[in-house]
Amino acid sequence: MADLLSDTEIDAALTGLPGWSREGDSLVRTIESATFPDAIALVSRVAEAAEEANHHPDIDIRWRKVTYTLSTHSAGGITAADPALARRIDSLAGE
Ligand SMILES: C[C@H](O)[C@H](O)[C@H]1CNC2=NC(N)=NC(=O)C2=N1
Repeated sequence: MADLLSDTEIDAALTGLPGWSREGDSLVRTIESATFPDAIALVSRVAEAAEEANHHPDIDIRWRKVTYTLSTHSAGGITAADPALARRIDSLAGE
């Protein structure tokens, strides 16, 4: 099982993830796209990356705003896989 990150490690990871915040045992970011199809296209790119990483976000889609919630379910919290996927999502979002 993957090792949980410490609070210090999570805070350090978040310094490089300006759009993300910690909510309990998850990292969370809401990304607003120009149009609904643009939002869904990003979700699709994230789905491919998640499948490739075998690490999958919870995704809440509300018109142009999509909230990605990252946590490692098998570990019961935040592991290195979570900030890694967050960075990947930021890249796919064009940042
Ligand atoms: C069997 C498969 O490898 C596991 O269920 C993977 C799939 N994707 C996952 N995604 C997330 N976010 N957490 C997990 O623990 C996880 N486990």
